[in-house]
Amino acid sequence: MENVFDYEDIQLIPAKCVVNSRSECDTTVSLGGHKFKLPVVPANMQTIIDEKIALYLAENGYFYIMHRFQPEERVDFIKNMQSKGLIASISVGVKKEEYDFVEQLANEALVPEFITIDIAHGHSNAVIDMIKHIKKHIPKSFVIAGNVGTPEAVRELENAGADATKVGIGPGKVCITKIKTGFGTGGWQLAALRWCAKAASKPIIADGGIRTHGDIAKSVRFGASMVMIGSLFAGHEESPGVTIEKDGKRFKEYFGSASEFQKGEKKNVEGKKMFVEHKGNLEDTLREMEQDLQSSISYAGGNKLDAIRNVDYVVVKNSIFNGDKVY
Ligand SMILES: NC(=O)C1=CN([C@@H]2O[C@H](COP(=O)(O)OP(=O)(O)OC[C@H]3O[C@@H](n4cnc5c(N)ncnc54)[C@H](OP(=O)(O)O)[C@@H]3O)[C@@H](O)[C@H]2O)C=CC1
Ligand SMILES: Nc1nc2c(ncn2[C@@H]2O[C@H](COP(=O)(O)O)[C@@H](O)[C@H]2O)c(=O)[nH]1
Repeated sequence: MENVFDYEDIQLIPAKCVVNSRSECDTTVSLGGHKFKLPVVPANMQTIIDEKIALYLAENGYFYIMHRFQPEERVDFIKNMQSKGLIASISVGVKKEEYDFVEQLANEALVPEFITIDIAHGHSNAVIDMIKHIKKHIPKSFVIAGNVGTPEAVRELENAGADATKVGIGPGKVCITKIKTGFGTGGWQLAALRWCAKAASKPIIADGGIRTHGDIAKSVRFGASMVMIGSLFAGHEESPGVTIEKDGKRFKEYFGSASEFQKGEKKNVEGKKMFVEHKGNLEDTLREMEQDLQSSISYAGGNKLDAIRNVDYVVVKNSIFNGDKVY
């Protein structure tokens, strides 16, 4: 694999501005026949999203994916969201009981608009079989399958029936897969995204490694239809999880879905826990993300998100921050 790079190695090159105000720039995106305010989705992790946040996001026009770590609550969750006229977007795993769950949904005529298969190593028969199972029993649900890190995997999951694939193995902030296994897209996630996007015939969701709002624009440039983000959404007032105070500052926990804290046991641990500084309200972060992305679109010389997809770029190899810390 040549020309490997990551988010901090790239700068997008500005094109002539065609708007008089950044507020004219439209950040909306379509996925699965639905339109969303931003090409951004908070990670389907237990310290990032809960029912309350899912409701807030859906009511306000943002895409969301509910996590799968309270499996017994999913049926009520779907019913509750759909009774309010909102989309139901859930996650599933690949174990035997998840096959039964999909059949239960079909038997009760419950059709979540989005189902995400949330597995560490998505290029597997386990995921291919689950895609086929969902498509057999609930063909109208839009299936997002992952996670993967190669074009071969994207093609295989698409061929199995996935409507979108999620790219990113190991670039996450609380991920230790790269350290514990030696594998993944950590350190070259953006190049992996480009590699996968070139092979894709359906939408790609970039997952993990986003550290600044500019990384969202870079993901779009390199082929993402949607960007999944954990750490930037962790630590909000609304975020699930424990809050602690240290030296007069408030911090909130953010832990990996494959961490000991999530699993309740020390087996196949590939995630860790950290505390992130309290960030205030989610609404403010979402607004800032939208404004920053509007600015990105203006620098791309357009007034719609697609303008970013064609801009030129340079590889600057780790130099864009000049030692500065952005967040
Ligand atoms: N995006 C990323 O880089 C990563 C994300 N995660 C997140 O952690 C959570 C747990 O993931 P996961 O462990 O897959 O889910 P599960 O614990 O639900 O495991 C799913 C099934 O896949 C098997 N499995 C897991 N990893 C592998 C592997 N490398 N090779 C073969 N079989 C495997 C498991 O068996 P067994 O446990 O017996 O092997 C189990 O039967 C998910 O939310 C996932 O998104 C985890 C790691 C990396
Ligand atoms: N290797 C692991 N990856 C994990 C784990 N839990 C979640 N994740 C992935 O990270 C992203 C979020 O990344 P961020 O850089 O935005 O914080 C998330 O969507 C998952 O794909 C884990 O325990 N191990």
